[in-house]
Amino acid sequence: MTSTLDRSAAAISPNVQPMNDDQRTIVGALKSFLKNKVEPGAAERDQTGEFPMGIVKELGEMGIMGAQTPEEYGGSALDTATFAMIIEEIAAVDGSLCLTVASHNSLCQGHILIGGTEAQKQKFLPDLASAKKLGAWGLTEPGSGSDSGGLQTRAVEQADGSWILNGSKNFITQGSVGGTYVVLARTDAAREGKGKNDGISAFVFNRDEVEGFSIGRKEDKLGLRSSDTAQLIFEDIHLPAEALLGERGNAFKDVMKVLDGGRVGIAAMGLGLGRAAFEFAAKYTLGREQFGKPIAHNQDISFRLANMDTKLEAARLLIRKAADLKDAGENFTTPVARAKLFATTVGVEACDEAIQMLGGYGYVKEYPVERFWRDNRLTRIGEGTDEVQRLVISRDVLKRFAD
Ligand SMILES: CC(C)(COP(=O)(O)OP(=O)(O)OC[C@H]1O[C@@H](n2cnc3c(N)ncnc32)[C@H](O)[C@@H]1OP(=O)(O)O)[C@@H](O)C(=O)NCCC(=O)NCCSC(=O)C1=CCCCC1
Repeated sequence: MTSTLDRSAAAISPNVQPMNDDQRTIVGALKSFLKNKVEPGAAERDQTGEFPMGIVKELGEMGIMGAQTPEEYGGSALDTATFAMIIEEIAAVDGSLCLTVASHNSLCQGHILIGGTEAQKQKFLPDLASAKKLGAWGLTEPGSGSDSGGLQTRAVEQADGSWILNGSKNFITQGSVGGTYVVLARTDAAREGKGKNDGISAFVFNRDEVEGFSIGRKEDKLGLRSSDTAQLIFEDIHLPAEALLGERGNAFKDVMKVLDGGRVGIAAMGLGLGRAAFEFAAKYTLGREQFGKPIAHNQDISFRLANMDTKLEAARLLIRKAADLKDAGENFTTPVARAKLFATTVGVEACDEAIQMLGGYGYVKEYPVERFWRDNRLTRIGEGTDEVQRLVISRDVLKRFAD
């Protein structure tokens, strides 16, 4: 790892999961940064919606914005388990920042790493890994969410091999603050017998190198309010032949691989926000006295805490399994679907339980648990809803038992 991440910083208390020395140092340094630079403004940014560009640039200097990108392209080349630990820690402090980091790493850079030529990797990755440019990934459209193969954005090839891109994208993270965009578009009709997901291609370009690109509505969200979510509009954008990312007409499979990788991050985000709520509730209930004793000493509360603790730990292990399979080059589609479904379910549940334990204090903005709940609610929707994860898992289950 060649980044400037401060490995000399004293390791902070170990996480629940076993960490090697490198992980302890990386997570320890990150935790100090989060405590000193991120936590103090997180609640205010939730109110103002201000995008923390300065913090993101500092994370770039620390090697966090190119966490899994190979060193030859300026990244930190961390394994996926370490990436998940990083995401969990950021989520536990600031969900909005976490989504920015997770999507910038896994989606835009993830797709370039999966489908890119050597020239594309050299052109785009160093600026993304250093956070000189932020990455956005355009798949979702007004009419195509879970059914991602139903997209309508079109790219038409010109006589000289260049492309003209038209259409729009919805709910794009880093949509308005992005510098580099990966966009999915239909380039060809689906071939006979191949299904509607055939004929889709990916393109990568820098915003400052094209004309006809504009930002539509910026979304006013329930949570994750200081992450940037916007609509993208493409009007006759002229892209060079070299903008084609991966094989023409065959991008759907790369999209699925990108999403598999991204789901590790969103699972870890759900876990991190749930952990933050759990830790806050545990401390609060030990300090809050009603009927003459700390409420944590009521069995109902302590057993709820025990359930939260157990479920969060189980989520962490599912994430670890998916991460290790990914790094071993094994198929991890079902394991990561399980991890995302479970971690985000129990993460949101932990936030809800924390609100209940804090009572009225859980419902007001003076305390952070309502923000954790609002921020975490997205993890059950983004990068594949609960229902999409169940679809993926159930198809695998039925296939296993039908064979
Ligand atoms: C699971 C799904 C619903 C499946 O679809 P269908 O049934 O149409 O496709 P199907 O018949 O399953 O497959 C087609 C080909 O594709 C191969 N393949 C599938 N998975 C994979 C895989 N994992 N790896 C490699 N190949 C795969 C499959 O084998 C088939 O190939 P073949 O034609 O037989 O040669 C898929 O569409 C999906 O997942 N949607 C969720 C999108 C979704 O998650 N957005 C989220 C956008 S981003 C977002 O929401 C964000 C939110 C917050 C912040 C950041 C971003």
